[in-house]
Amino acid sequence: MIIAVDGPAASGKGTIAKALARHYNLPHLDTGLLYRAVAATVRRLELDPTREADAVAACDFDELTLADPVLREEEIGKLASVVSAHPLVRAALLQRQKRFAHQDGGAVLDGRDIGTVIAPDADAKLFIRATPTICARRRHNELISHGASVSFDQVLADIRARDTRDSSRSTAPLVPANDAALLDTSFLSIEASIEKAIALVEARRRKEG
Ligand SMILES: Nc1ncnc2c1ncn2[C@@H]1O[C@H](COP(=O)(O)OP(=O)(O)O)[C@@H](O)[C@H]1O
Ligand SMILES: Nc1ccn([C@@H]2O[C@H](COP(=O)(O)OP(=O)(O)O)[C@@H](O)[C@H]2O)c(=O)n1
Repeated sequence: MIIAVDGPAASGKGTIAKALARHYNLPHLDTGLLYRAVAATVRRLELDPTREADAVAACDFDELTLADPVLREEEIGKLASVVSAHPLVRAALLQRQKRFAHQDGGAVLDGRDIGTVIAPDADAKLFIRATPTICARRRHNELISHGASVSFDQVLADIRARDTRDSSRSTAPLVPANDAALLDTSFLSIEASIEKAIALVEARRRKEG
């Protein structure tokens, strides 16, 4: 079974995708980490994220980068959103994600274009959302708990700018697939949102079967 989980920044898609992977005993890929690794490599090599050729060169990143705590920085999230808008960057990371999604036994992937581009054939597609203020509050708490000093207003502005850029790019924009089930987690606890996500996947499976 392939499960696609998409949604804007800090909506809770990673939390839900990890929980679904545990529940169904499937491997999980956080595809945002790939774009964050490109961004971190661009920054380390002092390349220009707005130049497509520079960003493509950074797609050949060292695998160890994927475990680097710098990937969590909001600055890296912002840079990831800049590099991810280049069509050739998306093309360079495409096969890796498609292979992961279509491995024997299935997988859970979360990102922006899983249900639309990486696995349009997914058995279940969820589009997670929450209000920008709630997403920003969650991300702010997360950043503070990891020792960052950043204001709530800055996080909210960053998230809004990133979601706007991700939704308006021409290649693989952040948009729900036509057949995605929408899950608004604004007023749901983590536990409740996971329960709801499992129920939505089960409903899709029953419909397919
Ligand atoms: N329903 C929820 N209620 C409260 N906090 C949540 C909820 N879902 C996720 N979180 C928290 O919000 C932060 C962002 O969640 P995450 O799953 O990483 O979002 P995303 O993958 O969409 O960026 C994390 O600290 C997570 O623990
Ligand atoms: N499948 C994906 C995943 C991430 N991304 C890009 O990578 C950035 C960081 O993604 P992420 O999932 O790590 O971000 P958060 O939602 O965790 O804040 C996003 O803002 C997108 O620009 C993408 O374009 N396509």
